[in-house]
Amino acid sequence: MYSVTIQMLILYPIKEKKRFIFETRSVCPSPASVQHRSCRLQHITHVELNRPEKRNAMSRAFWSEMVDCFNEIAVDAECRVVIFSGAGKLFTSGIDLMDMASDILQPEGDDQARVSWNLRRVITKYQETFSVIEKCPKPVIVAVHGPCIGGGVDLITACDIRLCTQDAWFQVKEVDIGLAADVGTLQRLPNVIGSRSLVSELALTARKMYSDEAKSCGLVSRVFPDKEAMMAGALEMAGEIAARSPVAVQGTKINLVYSRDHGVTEGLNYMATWNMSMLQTHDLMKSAQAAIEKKGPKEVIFSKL
Ligand SMILES: CCC/C=C/C=C/C(=O)SCCNC(=O)CCNC(=O)[C@H](O)C(C)(C)COP(=O)(O)OP(=O)(O)OC[C@H]1O[C@@H](n2cnc3c(N)ncnc32)[C@H](O)[C@@H]1OP(=O)(O)O
Repeated sequence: MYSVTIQMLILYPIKEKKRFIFETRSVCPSPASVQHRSCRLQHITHVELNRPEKRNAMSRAFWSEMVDCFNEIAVDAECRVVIFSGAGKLFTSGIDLMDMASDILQPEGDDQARVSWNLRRVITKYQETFSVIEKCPKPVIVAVHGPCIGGGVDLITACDIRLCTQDAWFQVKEVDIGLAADVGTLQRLPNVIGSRSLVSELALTARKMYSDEAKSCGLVSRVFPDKEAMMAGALEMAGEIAARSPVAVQGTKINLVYSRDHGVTEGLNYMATWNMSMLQTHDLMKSAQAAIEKKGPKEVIFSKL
């Protein structure tokens, strides 16, 4: 059983009705914790947490497989957008509490300095598991159903677009297990929801935040009645993104992430340097021509990137 899978989606239009068939492949040796599936026609890749029997708890394998998975997606010219979701009853229960005991509570080293150094290496490695999502130039839409606990919040705050179901809830649970969240939540959540007071409240009390509040504070942009509706909504949104110029889409993600971490002047400077190359793409002329001819982006064919 893979615990993360990557899939490329194959879209067959069957009489008016769209039917989606997924081709599954794994980037990691079995057992893997992430699997992805992709669609050559649609350029949509689906990454799924695939350890439902353990509520998609983030096992030791997960922390490295995510890095392999997103590094592969980053250079896959067929992929233009990613949908990330969880298999089974809920999105994720966070770090695997069993694995944590051996990895974090018993770090190796002959003295305190070496123990600390090794622990620092483990924390940095864990941080990279979610930073790869942000470093990947393809936009990532995350679709959350049910609980999203601890490491799950670290994960979703590194994604570009967050959707959830009505029954979703979010919990920055780290203080409950005796640690300050150290793999992204404290750094990214304040940028996502704006209110530092609310971030502090959530991180210091570990209270659950339900979908209605998640929507009103901006953690998610859309709430769907159930998982089926959410996945359909995510696919539709992904289709809209994938239909547009990959030069424009990837440049937009990269510059949004850069500007979040820099001032307006630096951001504009970076943008000018970026676009002095990217404005020379054929995609610009093709898109402009299509707009003049009143054609939609889906009628334009862009080359791979
Ligand atoms: C450097 C470190 C950086 C990372 C830090 C991250 C920190 C965190 O993520 S803190 C959060 C830790 N997670 C939790 O405290 C959640 C624990 N789980 C639950 O509260 C419940 O399982 C949950 C509400 C998610 C679901 O409840 P449900 O009744 O649906 O399922 P269960 O019967 O409880 O569980 C089914 C089997 O899954 C195993 N399991 C669930 N969560 C975890 C987990 N986090 N780690 C390991 N295993 C987990 C559970 O033991 C059951 O297994 P089995 O008994 O073998 O069937």
